[in-house]
Amino acid sequence: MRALRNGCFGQGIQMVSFETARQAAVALAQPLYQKEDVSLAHAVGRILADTIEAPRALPPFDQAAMDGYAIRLSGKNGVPLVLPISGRTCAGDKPDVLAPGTAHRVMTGAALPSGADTVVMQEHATRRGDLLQFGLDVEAGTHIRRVGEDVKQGTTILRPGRVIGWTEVALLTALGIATVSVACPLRIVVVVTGSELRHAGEPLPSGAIYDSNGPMLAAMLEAPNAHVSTLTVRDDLTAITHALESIAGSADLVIVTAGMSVGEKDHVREAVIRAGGQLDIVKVAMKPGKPLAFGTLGRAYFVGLPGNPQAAAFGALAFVRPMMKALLGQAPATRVTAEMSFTHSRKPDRTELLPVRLNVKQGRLTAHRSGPGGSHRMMPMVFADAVAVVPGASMRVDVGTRLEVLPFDQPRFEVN
Ligand SMILES: Nc1nc2c(c(=O)[nH]1)N[C@H]1C(S)=C(S)[C@@H](COP(=O)(O)OP(=O)(O)OC[C@H]3O[C@@H](n4cnc5c(N)ncnc54)[C@H](O)[C@@H]3O)O[C@H]1N2
Ligand code: MOO
Repeated sequence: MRALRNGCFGQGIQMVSFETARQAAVALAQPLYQKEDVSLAHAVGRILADTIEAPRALPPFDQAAMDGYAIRLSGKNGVPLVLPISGRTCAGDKPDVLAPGTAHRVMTGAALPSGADTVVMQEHATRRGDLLQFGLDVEAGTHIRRVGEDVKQGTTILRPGRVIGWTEVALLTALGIATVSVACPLRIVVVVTGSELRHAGEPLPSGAIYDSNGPMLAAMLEAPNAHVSTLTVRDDLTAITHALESIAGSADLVIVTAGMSVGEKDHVREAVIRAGGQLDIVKVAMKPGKPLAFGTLGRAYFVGLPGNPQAAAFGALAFVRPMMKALLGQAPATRVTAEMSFTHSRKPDRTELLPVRLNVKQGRLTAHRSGPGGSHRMMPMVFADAVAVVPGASMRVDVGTRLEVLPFDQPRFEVN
């Protein structure tokens, strides 16, 4: 897509569809492929950078799966057995040998004595001194965990892009892996613009408001794979330009909030160009969030989010989140759909993003409208946990209409 340069922001600037803009944003964001080694203890939530092959098998040796007695049953099927007890192996003991014609005491996790082919649970045998008696129903080959039946040595167990959670920690440590190579965290800088803004806790002059977009975006985007820092700048072209120049070299992703529209104090797009950046898209057919722009700023990627809180939040969910995944080398998130539980009439227009509350009703993921419209409102977001994407061409939403939803927190399982 052709990048826009200085002087392209006047009337009639091309507005692209929400879908086109989403695809362009993900296509723009190329994986950074920067990796570092971390100990597994610090790897939770990080993204695997390399393929991992099993350095050993799991289980690592044939094991008893029950507390009981290891015996050799082959050749003696159906015959009640009375055997002398000849030895004992506990979990952690060196593997032993089954003396022919005997039963060998084993504990769960113990190496199966060589020569044994069956473990009998102790509840299914009667011990009389050093003799053991079994019933007729002892089944050959039971209660043994075979070497490699869970993981074969040398097989690929995890691939790049996988997020390390507790299941991965369990698997990797079981294989003796203590250090993994993971994607370096993204360096995100949120530049909050607006001369009206004060920080929470400061006195508030009349006409001023507290900055909520900066803390909101930091809270939304900060993660094991993304470190967010925030910078506040007044509505001044030179100040914004200098701020962008100063961070361009040390950030992977620069996000600016407010100053994106056409007012006299909206300088961000001009500042990006002055700071040596390029804008691929400067207007998206979406509501809220029309004056959303993205492109590059030196080696960093740039996203400009409109100032209204819902526009900033939903723009981040729809554009920044997928771009972050792409930069980290992850596959796009599975698209989630839900059934709407409300009606909403509209004339075909921009794609509309509606805050919704999700729940599972009679086994189906259902979305309830949260609050009245208005991209300045906070309360609809607080009572929501996703936004529903109403396509630009739709006339209306009916009860039962299935739409894509962008969950505030992405589930690990599929909910299509
Ligand atoms: N003539 C037109 N006016 C506007 C248009 C338009 O197309 N033509 N678009 C409207 C839309 S849609 C939006 S969204 C806003 C976007 O405006 P900006 O990105 O330029 O942002 P501002 O005007 O600076 O601020 C908008 C609104 O948000 C408040 N704000 C800003 N920053 C923060 C923050 N960090 N925390 C909380 N609230 C913030 C700001 O005070 C304003 O109330 O433009 C419309 N106008
Ligand atoms: O993008 Mo604006 O948020 O419609 O107000």
